[in-house]
Amino acid sequence: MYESGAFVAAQLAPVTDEQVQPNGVDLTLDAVFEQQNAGRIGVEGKTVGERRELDTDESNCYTLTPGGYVARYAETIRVPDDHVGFIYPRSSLMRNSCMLHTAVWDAGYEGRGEGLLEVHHEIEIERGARIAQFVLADADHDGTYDGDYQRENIA
Ligand SMILES: O=c1ccn([C@H]2C[C@H](O)[C@@H](COP(=O)(O)OP(=O)(O)OP(=O)(O)O)O2)c(=O)[nH]1
Repeated sequence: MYESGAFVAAQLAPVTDEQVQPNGVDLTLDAVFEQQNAGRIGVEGKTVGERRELDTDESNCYTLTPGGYVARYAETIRVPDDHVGFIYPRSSLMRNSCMLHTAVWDAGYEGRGEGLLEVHHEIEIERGARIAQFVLADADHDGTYDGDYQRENIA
């Protein structure tokens, strides 16, 4: 069962009332990156390719041409025990021919995560705009997250 937006809001910060939705919480855009060289997914181990952070224009806006980008969310999330998290795109993003993809957000993970932003038609996105919705579902789990991305992007 998915938790309510109020429950999800209690697991992340900063959050405003405007972000809290009936079934989840909208996440905002902190930064956009373009990958520069190949990463590697091995049988053992992995590397993430180098990336370049894109600049905004004078009105704090990214203008993104079609392609794949990595978006970093502004909110720090902690996935509580007995839960698993997923991201959905904000529907207005999808209606503008763009998509945000999710991997599994494990119980015990804490950090400011990232997602693949797929742009199929040029779009302008302001830094700080709501782009995604984070949801939490009840879940059994074996242990808690202890991987390389634990506490990523936390100052
Ligand atoms: O769309 C997503 C999904 C997950 N995460 C965060 C939360 C999750 O708990 C963590 C690690 O994800 P995963 O376990 O899939 O990473 P991995 O590639 O298996 O690496 P590692 O084994 O080092 O964790 O990344 C994101 O930032 N974005």
